[in-house]
Amino acid sequence: MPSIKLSSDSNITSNPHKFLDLYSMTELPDTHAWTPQPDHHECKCNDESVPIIDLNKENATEVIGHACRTWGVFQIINHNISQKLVDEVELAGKRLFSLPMQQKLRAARPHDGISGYGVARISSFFPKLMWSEGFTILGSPLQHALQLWPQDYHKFCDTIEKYQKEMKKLANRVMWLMLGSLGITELEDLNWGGGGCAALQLNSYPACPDPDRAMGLAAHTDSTILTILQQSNISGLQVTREGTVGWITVPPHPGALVIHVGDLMHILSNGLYPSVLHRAVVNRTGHRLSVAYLYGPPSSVKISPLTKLVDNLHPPLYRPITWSEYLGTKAKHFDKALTSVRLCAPRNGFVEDHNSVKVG
Ligand SMILES: C=C1C[C@]23C[C@@]1(O)CC[C@H]2[C@@]12CCC[C@@](C)(C(=O)O1)[C@H]2[C@@H]3C(=O)O
Ligand SMILES: O=C(O)CCC(=O)C(=O)O
Ligand SMILES: [Fe+2]
Repeated sequence: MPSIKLSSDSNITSNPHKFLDLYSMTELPDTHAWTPQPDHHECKCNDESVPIIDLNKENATEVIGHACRTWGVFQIINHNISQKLVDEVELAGKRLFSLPMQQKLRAARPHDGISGYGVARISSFFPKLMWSEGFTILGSPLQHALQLWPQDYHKFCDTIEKYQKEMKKLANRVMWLMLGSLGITELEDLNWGGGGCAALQLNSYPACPDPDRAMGLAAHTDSTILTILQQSNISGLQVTREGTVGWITVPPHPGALVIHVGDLMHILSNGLYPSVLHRAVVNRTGHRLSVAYLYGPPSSVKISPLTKLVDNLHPPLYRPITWSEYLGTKAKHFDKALTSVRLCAPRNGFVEDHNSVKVG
């Protein structure tokens, strides 16, 4: 699998205080206490819900196009991923996160690396730490599995490899449905050779003694073309929507997978499909797990607004950029990353991208 390179993040192994064992905490430590927001859990004032789209329906392309324009997020059913595989991956994640901290730290993400065990890498942009731990897998899971289970690594590897293979097919299918809804149907419009590149992110959110003052994963957009997210049957994912105040919960729907429009699709579509701002909140009683398949282009392919979407009236809004370069930009500018690759101000006169993250 092609690799993604990223500029360094903070040296996590030299910051042992970041590796509190959240599972044993009976009180929220000050390091993890966020200022409570009135809208912390969700906006009770609207009854809109994220669309659930049946991929077997004939109108799937149009419905996906509408969801991408108006939500940036939707759930899919009839996606051909077996529930058995989804359950197996969830179990593999639970097995991993329930290991003793010392064992997980054997696979700690190095300070200049992307893959391995660690705190949310966006932590450095926030004054408080998040109530979660993560594990990122790029390509083969073998090296990490050997670090975690020297004798018994096969089971984890088999499950993860099977899941990566199935997710790659699904991500490619959903991407082409999105592109189809923009009128892009030919391969020459997207010259990717052997297909995309991906990272698999396992997220664990232990039950929290003070969930109203804690944050599972702070508001962000994904730097991807699209993300496929499976969430355990405990709710926690929230999204924002243009024209709506506050956060909207994406309730776990049996058998459904969540799709996020990412920043690179935002660029490809010349802003027609804006990436979705989302976050994860935690709860007092349940341990929540989510698995994100972060799908993007091969690392050396430059992404720019699709030529069919650009003309004199619709000039390209973003400069060409590879996924690796964009991840570097995101690591530096975080919520200002899209704005930083923007060529000209939007026609409505606002300079900021609509999804600029409100930090805090
Ligand atoms: C390919 C990637 C996208 C990601 C950074 C990474 O290098 C690997 C993990 C990804 C993730 C998952 C949780 C949220 C996120 C913002 C983060 O901090 O790590 C995303 C990154 C991203 O989409 O920018
Ligand atoms: O846990 C969730 O629901 C969200 C995870 C997420 O946003 C991510 O991994 O990028
Ligand atoms: Fe995300």
